[in-house]
Amino acid sequence: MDSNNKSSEQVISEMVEMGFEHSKILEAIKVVGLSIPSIVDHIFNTSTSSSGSNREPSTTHISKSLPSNGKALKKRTFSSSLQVPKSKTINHYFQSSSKVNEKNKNVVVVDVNDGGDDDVEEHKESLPQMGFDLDPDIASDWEMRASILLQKHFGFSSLKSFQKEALSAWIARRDCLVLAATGSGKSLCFQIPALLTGKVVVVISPLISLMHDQCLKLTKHGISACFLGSGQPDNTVEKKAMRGMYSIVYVCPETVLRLIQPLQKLAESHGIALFAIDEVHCVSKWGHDFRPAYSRLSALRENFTTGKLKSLKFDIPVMALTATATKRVREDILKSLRMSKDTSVVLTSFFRPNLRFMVKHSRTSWASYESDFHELIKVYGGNKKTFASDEADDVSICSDASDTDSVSSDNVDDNQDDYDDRDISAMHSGNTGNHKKRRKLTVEFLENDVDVFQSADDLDVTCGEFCVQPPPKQRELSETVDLPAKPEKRLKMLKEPLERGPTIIYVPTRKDTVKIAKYLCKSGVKAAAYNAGLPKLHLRRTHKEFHENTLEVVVATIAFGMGIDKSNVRRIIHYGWPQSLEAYYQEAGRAGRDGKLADCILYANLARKPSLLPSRRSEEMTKLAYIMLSDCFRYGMNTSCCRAKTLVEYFGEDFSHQKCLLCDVCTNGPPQRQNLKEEACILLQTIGAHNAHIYSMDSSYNDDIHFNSKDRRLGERPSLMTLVRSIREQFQKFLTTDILWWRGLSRILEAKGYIREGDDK
Ligand SMILES: Nc1ncnc2c1ncn2[C@@H]1O[C@H](COP(=O)(O)OP(=O)(O)OP(=O)(O)O)[C@@H](O)[C@H]1O
Ligand SMILES: [Mg+2]
Repeated sequence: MDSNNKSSEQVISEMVEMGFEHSKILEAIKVVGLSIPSIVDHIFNTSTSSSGSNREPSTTHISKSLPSNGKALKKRTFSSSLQVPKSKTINHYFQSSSKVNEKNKNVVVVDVNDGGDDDVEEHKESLPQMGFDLDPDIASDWEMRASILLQKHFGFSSLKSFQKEALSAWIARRDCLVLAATGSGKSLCFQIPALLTGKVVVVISPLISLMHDQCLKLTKHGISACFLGSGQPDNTVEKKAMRGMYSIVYVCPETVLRLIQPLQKLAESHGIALFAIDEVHCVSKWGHDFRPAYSRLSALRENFTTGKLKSLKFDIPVMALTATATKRVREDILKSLRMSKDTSVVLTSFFRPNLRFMVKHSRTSWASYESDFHELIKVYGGNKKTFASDEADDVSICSDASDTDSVSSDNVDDNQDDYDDRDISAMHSGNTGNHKKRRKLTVEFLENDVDVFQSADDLDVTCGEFCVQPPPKQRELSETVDLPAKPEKRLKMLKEPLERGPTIIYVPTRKDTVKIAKYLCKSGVKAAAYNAGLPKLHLRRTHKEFHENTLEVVVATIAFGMGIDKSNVRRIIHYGWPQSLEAYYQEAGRAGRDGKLADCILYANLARKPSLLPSRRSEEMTKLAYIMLSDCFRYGMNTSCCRAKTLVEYFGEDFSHQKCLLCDVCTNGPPQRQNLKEEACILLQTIGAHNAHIYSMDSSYNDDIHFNSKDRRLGERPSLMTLVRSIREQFQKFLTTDILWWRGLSRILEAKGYIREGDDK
């Protein structure tokens, strides 16, 4: 044992993490024992001739990196016990240690914070060429090294197979597209390369809150990370990052485009191991969170090649990752990012075998809360009592009525159910004094009322600091998420009651978050509202209580979203139509990350077509948004096909399990078959007759129940209501039939390809 009482294994693993070669560490230990500084010294002194791959530059290189006048760099002295800070990479070591002086046991630590750009140049000249040049030793035994690092930093025993595949592609210096289910562990695919090489990994991520979360988590795991961009309060961080002082640098797409040149310098001086583009579906207009800046990220592929940077030996690989990409989105990603021709596509099943999907019809209004939330209230042992909406005043938006961040219920107008076709009252936290005043519905106003994220610093409250990490042994349980659950296992799962654990209720508008949270609180459930319009203090507190399991239910807009990685969420309820199946599946995917049974319930008004939430969209984007919305509607209306199958097939996967056995369709069975040939023929004939004088051979219609035949303009398609009226007039036996019934039939005919709804809806 050395003076720090470290075992040889600990010393080896620390030094492997710093980037030293395993064989050289062993060799040095034999000569100088277990003192890390002595080992470092020994390695340096015995490898001064290193020139090729040069992962361990000699001391000469280090001293040369110091400016001769010493002005730009400050020097500090530390005691020997601090010589090699825990979990620093070799490059940190180079940067922070100018000299290891065994004699007086002091280390000179160089503070590079206040150096100018010149320092970077100097650094570049002095350090050996360090493009993405993987030591042949690392390439050969990277799996063993990765396992050591995985165990050390994250407490996991092994990499999942898709993680190995993605890392193999990176080792082979190939671009890689990783498509893996929510919560499967995509982050490790880009975190391990930083640990293995000691070079920087640049991660492009869409939201500041997400970046912040990930940095906090990594710091807890002993990995240095930072995020850059408008949300970064410390203006020295960017310079430090461009000098390679952080292993992992998170950056939003807008910022990375601004930093191309400094990053090129970094690539040539310190080395960049990988560009990772997380949530890469944002590249595509067909994705659910399209961000224009993402589509300009091809700049990464173009500017970090051997052609552009002469000192690189290989193009810096790009790894793109997402949990929700249809075939079309995947094609868009490869094309738009100009990923190389031999890009590896790592595709795991999108199927989450422990998620139980259900759809329930509900008006999703105040009147339906009692029946819809009855079960939930029972689960949390609340005291259900009925009360009129106007009794609901003065309830905090948080479970704790003494919450100082609370928003008065005066902000809420309980009588307004359908925000989309009426005026709604002002209910933002800043509008408490104005609650009686009604505002006319305008897109601008509603934009403020729903949460949409279109830039990095939207929704910028983070949760990373509250994520409690269970001890390693328990953490291995989460690997079960990766296992293809056998049918018997799923059936057994079904017999067991759902464990008690937190619930997230997703609602479309900010107003709904407060209304429902209030209702649940009044019913004795520990619930809180969460939307981007609420005070930051309240949002922080909600994250904290949610992660500490003191809150039972969070009622949220999409603001409570990406980055939520809590293992025991038992229920994700969508109360109102989501805007796309991509968004739905991603949000639902926050349930059951521990591999145990979890419910994903969609409550939606099946009698009414969903509306698009307001947002600034081009005409083209509006069309795409309608198509995605109608896919959601179809998912909700479906009663004959397993829900998990519908979802994974939507993402282009062949569902190999036939059915999930858990969802409402699998458990209730498809509805009884009926012969509706006569009704189908009548509907087709009626559509044909109405369209005959407008479009020959056209079989399209508009499913818009508000569309009155009297208002119909020449050349417009008939509405479903017009068609049904016409059928009722012609056929006595259909006089009392319901519009809903005909809508159901029209959906079936549409699914079979006989008719189609107007292109613009
Ligand atoms: N090899 C592994 N063994 C066990 N657990 C793992 C492994 N890799 C990752 N995990 C755990 O899986 C969980 C989810 O990881 P991560 O956040 O990377 O998921 P993700 O795929 O990025 O999800 P999302 O699509 O929601 O962003 C984390 O708690 C992580 O620690
Ligand atoms: Mg992720």
